[in-house]
Amino acid sequence: MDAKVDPSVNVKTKVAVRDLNFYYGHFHALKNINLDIPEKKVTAFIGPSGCGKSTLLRTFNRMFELYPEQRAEGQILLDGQDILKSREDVSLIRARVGMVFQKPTPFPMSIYDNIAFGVRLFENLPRVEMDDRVEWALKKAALWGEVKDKLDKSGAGLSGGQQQRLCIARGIAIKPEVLLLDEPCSALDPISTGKIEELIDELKGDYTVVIVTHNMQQAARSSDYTAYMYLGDLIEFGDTNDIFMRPQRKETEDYITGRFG
Ligand SMILES: Nc1ncnc2c1ncn2[C@@H]1O[C@H](COP(=O)(O)OP(=O)(O)OP(=O)(O)O)[C@@H](O)[C@H]1O
Repeated sequence: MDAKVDPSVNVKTKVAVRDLNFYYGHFHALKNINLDIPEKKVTAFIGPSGCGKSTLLRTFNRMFELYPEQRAEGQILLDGQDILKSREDVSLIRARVGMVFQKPTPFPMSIYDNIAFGVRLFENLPRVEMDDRVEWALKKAALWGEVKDKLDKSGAGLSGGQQQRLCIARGIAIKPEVLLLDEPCSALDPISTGKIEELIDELKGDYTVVIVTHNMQQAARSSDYTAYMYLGDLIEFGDTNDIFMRPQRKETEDYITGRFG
């Protein structure tokens, strides 16, 4: 279905998905998706397990290309440029479209280097500026206070919630324009989840955030826009309040009121 941003509302589209189909071998996992992701807002993808939320998210930075049997057809326009057809080095696309995974995945190195490693791939900063960047990213990710005295210690020594905030800091340190979060809180306790949700709220002034979540309260709390998916189809997309309070489609209403299945 078509789910384009209402042009009467003053929001700019950051990522425009056009007639997107996605295949795992012969399996048709995304069916003709059309969707406009608004700039500097939080968009949530919700829907039952297996509906294609993560698949859709992973097309936004061509993560699927690591697997030869996976194939995307259609267009994904980042500021109007089709990233599926782009000849640009994929690592440059991933610098513009960063991703944080479900399970915290700190690199086996110090807290400092976890942040600096990605920055060094794209920028050649003098030490003082790199120190500033590391501090900036850790502050943005609400982790600085907890780690500032142990930046040389291993990232693996942090708690799960701290590790996930470290991964978010790593993601924002390279200053991407879009940040993709694939169920970033699923491995976290409620306190860490609360911190990540505060962080998402804080990030949206600067970044376009897209979050996949199983947790409908989280989608309702954290997002400005919500897309409901089912079996590879985009069923409904709109303002989060409308999706939760006044869904247009019966399937959406059944899902959000818990009548699904
Ligand atoms: N590597 C793969 N090979 C084959 N099929 C896959 C692969 N990954 C996902 N799929 C299938 O594609 C469909 C969409 O999966 P996807 O992981 O995108 O769903 P999801 O909505 O993110 O699910 P969940 O909420 O459980 O994470 C499912 O039917 C899934 O079984």
